[in-house]
Amino acid sequence: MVIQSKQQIRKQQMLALKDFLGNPDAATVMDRLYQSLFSDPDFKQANTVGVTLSMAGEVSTAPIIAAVQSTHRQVVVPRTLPHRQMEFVRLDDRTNLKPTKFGTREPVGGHVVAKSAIDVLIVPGLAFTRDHYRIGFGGGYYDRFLTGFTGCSIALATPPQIFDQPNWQIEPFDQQIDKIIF
Ligand SMILES: Nc1nc2c(c(=O)[nH]1)N(C=O)[C@@H](CNc1ccc(C(=O)N[C@@H](CCC(=O)O)C(=O)O)cc1)CN2
Ligand SMILES: Nc1ncnc2c1ncn2[C@@H]1O[C@H](COP(=O)(O)OP(=O)(O)OP(=O)(O)O)[C@@H](O)[C@H]1O
Repeated sequence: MVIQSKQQIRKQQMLALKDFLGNPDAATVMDRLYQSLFSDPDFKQANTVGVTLSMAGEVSTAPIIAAVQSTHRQVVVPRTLPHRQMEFVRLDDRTNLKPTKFGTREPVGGHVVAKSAIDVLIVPGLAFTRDHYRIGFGGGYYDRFLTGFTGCSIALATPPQIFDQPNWQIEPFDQQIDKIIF
């Protein structure tokens, strides 16, 4: 197996994901992934779900947010902090969102929800392995946040995002995801 740098994999995966999401057949695959998430027992039981506000080129989180809100449960979204830390803020119709230089949208102000109060965290990423490793955008935000997180972490992986095994070097700080839906 040829080992690649995480940076090489990120570059390659951003293109592969963009290509996949641009394909008209992607909607069918995405529907199956969302339905599989919606029937997951941990997801169904969760009172508070942490999820990103997706941007172009990412798996859309809009259906997930809609599903949680329509069942009168709480959605919390990330805000990045200095030193690559992150906190989660309640998302409702009064949440003030502002674009970041990274291309995401983040809440301004609002009610911060403790890590211990998040039941399910939907984790974004570019590559996932069958043994639950992941590569994200490289900020290390999720690796840090998942340290000490006791809820259930779940990732949705489209076909180009799944790797049989890591072809990159796993590092001591890399956190595994509890469930990968693919
Ligand atoms: N939609 C979405 N929101 C998300 C994430 C995500 O993957 N998707 N994140 C997943 O982790 C967090 C933000 N992740 C980030 C990862 C890397 C950098 C980063 O490299 N920033 C550069 C500057 C980039 C620029 O100037 O354009 C830097 O800080 O040096 C920033 C945020 C939280 N919100
Ligand atoms: N728990 C941690 N403590 C200290 N540094 C960390 C920790 N987790 C990650 N890092 C640092 O963050 C950097 C990015 O980590 P990595 O390449 O694994 O990011 P990623 O998993 O792709 O990103 P993300 O988690 O934001 O999606 C690494 O170079 C590492 O030094």
